[in-house]
Amino acid sequence: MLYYPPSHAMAIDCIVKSKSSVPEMCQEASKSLVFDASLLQHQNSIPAEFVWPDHEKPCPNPKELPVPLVDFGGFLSGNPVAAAEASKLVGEACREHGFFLVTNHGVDSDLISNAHRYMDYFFELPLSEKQRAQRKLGEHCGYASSFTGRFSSKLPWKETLSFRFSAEKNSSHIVQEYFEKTLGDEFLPLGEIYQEYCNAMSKLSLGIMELLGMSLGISKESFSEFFQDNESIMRLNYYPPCQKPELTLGTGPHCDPTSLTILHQDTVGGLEVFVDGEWRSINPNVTAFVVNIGDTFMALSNGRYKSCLHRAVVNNKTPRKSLAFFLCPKEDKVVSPPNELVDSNNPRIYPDFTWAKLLEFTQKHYRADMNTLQIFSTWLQQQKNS
Ligand SMILES: C=C1C[C@]23C[C@H]1CC[C@H]2[C@]1(C)CCC[C@@](C)(C(=O)O)[C@H]1[C@@H]3C(=O)O
Ligand SMILES: O=C(O)CCC(=O)C(=O)O
Ligand SMILES: [Fe+2]
Repeated sequence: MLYYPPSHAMAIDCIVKSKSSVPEMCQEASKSLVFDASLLQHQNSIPAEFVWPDHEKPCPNPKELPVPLVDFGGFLSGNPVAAAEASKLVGEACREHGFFLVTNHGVDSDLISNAHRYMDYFFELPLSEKQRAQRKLGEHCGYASSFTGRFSSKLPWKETLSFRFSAEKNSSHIVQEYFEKTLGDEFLPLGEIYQEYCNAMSKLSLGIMELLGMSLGISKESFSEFFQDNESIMRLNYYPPCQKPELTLGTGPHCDPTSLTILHQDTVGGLEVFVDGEWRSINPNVTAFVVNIGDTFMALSNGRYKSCLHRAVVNNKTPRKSLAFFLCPKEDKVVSPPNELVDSNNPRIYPDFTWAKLLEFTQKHYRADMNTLQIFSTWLQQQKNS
């Protein structure tokens, strides 16, 4: 039985009372507010919906977090000593704060720079053009600008474009088809680049899953096979400059509900991780990917590794971009830890669930934060009991 401190009980109570939604996720959110950064960023005042509470506002000059640098080259070349060393580093990072950098990753640098270049092209289009890919309520794919119409307060100062990736052989063009179908033939070059980028991310994810398996003392195939046919989410984050960056957040504090995040940030900086009671910055390193585990992997590891709290701050000078590949299992796969990670000293912490159900929870019932998995576990139980 999971224990919930009173605050969680209240959140659960909200879910039960309002039959499915919690205060933050409300259908009656102000639809009139349109986030057109090209207009908003020149206004003197920031609409109240974008101003975060004092205890969540950005801190001036956060200290840098020295994140372990995992050299992936030796592992890729099949060197068992290098693989063991990389696995040890990954394990240490995941036991501490869940973030590490991966270098010598084998992903073509031209592919990465093209992926960034095409982000500039897309997000600099007129809002009406971008809204042709408008995310529908309850859907995780599409274009979203600060989630107006989805949340009623603490709106993130960002625009996003999210789309599906599938590692299944019969879905090898799913990304290209999305761009062509949603935005038109002239967007085929973007579709090709992001298809290639997601293929590379999927391959890198499976290698990292081998290192994670080794670091937990189970077979290196255990997790990589689980994600072989992954149905993942690719998200392009675009953070326009904000005239009052001390009042807003690009992405609020959260743990990723997904399994593994492979993030490439540009040279601007703004990613922060909450470690030992304070926000610490992860400084840009364009030759490396920033990797962190999410809630679904925390459940898969039976809580051995923690999904970590992080956020993104904005600035008043230049747009910031990040490409986030969210590794997710095939939607109907049951998320359940390997037997080796469950024993009398390590009883089960989370119930079995499917990623489809957790995704539905974050898209229709609950704004992902630092408590998502706990609240989801109770919501799931209540669904089963009703
Ligand atoms: C499954 C997902 C939901 C979010 C995108 C992916 C993984 C991260 C999640 C998110 C970024 C966590 C913070 C809140 C959120 C609403 C956001 O700011 O975008 C989350 C994404 C989402 O629900 O769209
Ligand atoms: O843009 C960033 O640096 C972080 C974004 C993030 O955490 C997310 O999209 O889940
Ligand atoms: Fe995140």
